[in-house]
Amino acid sequence: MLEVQDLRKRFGDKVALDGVGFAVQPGEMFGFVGANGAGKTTTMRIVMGVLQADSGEVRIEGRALTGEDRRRFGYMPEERGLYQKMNVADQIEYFSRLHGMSATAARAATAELIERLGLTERRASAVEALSLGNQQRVQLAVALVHSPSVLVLDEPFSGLDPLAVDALAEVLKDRSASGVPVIFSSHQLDLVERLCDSVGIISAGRMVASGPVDELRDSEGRSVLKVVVRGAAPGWADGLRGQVTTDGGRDVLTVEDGDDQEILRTAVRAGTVEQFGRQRPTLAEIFREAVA
Ligand SMILES: Nc1ncnc2c1ncn2[C@@H]1O[C@H](COP(=O)(O)OP(=O)(O)OP(=O)(O)O)[C@@H](O)[C@H]1O
Repeated sequence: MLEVQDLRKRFGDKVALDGVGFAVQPGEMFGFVGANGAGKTTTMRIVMGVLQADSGEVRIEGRALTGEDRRRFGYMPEERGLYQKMNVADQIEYFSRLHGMSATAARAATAELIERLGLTERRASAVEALSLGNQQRVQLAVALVHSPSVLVLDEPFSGLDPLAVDALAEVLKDRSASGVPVIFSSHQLDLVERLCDSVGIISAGRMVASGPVDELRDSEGRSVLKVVVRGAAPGWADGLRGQVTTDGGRDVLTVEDGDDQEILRTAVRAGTVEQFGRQRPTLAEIFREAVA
């Protein structure tokens, strides 16, 4: 398990991190979300040892992280760094050799990632000749090629087209299923909701919510009742404490609390009920509430 404990960091007067903590289990995919400037990159840099925390600790398997541990991590930094003139295959292979892989293993791992990340046709191109999205794929291959023990990825999905997003999501799911803790930051909350087991929401350097995505979405008082009614007379829902909007000639009533069965009876009397059920909030809704 990778544990981030009570990290604090200032830059001059600016408090960037004010007690950030979370844990990522082996085999767990952890989505790190927060507004611009919230502290995600700073946290990940501290995890990777690129920055020193003022206080707090990063632990693995119950002990403080060492440089040796970090060398086995895979990291995609915010400031991307590739050799512009080197071709794609040579580049990925070069980084895998830096991580101590044999030439044969490096070649095999490079070939696999080139194929999985959709770079086959560009394998002989220099990085500088690639589109930004393809450069990003190479950067990801470099972070993944040495079969890291932990993955720390700063906005790995930004700038990727939907096919590349799917390809990367599959690779990350495979790595996580093989027992690797995966942390990635993203502003694409639908993607985080779909992919991650757990999330941490950071706001102004503090964790404002964290835990399994399902638990956050299921927690009490968070679901809303949604009723879609066709052909109801205006004002039919006036006695219910909810909001009515119209969508394609139907009334859509959302109610946060109330007697579900009573609401259903009222809706049935008013018109044709096309939909009735409780809806869990999306991660995007939880995020907005948490950082408000
Ligand atoms: N080297 C630095 N010197 C001064 N301030 C810094 C430095 N690095 C980060 N900060 C400040 O610390 C805060 C957290 O920044 P950080 O880059 O960690 O946010 P983030 O959540 O990654 O944002 P984004 O989503 O925009 O990438 C910001 O206010 C930022 O301006």
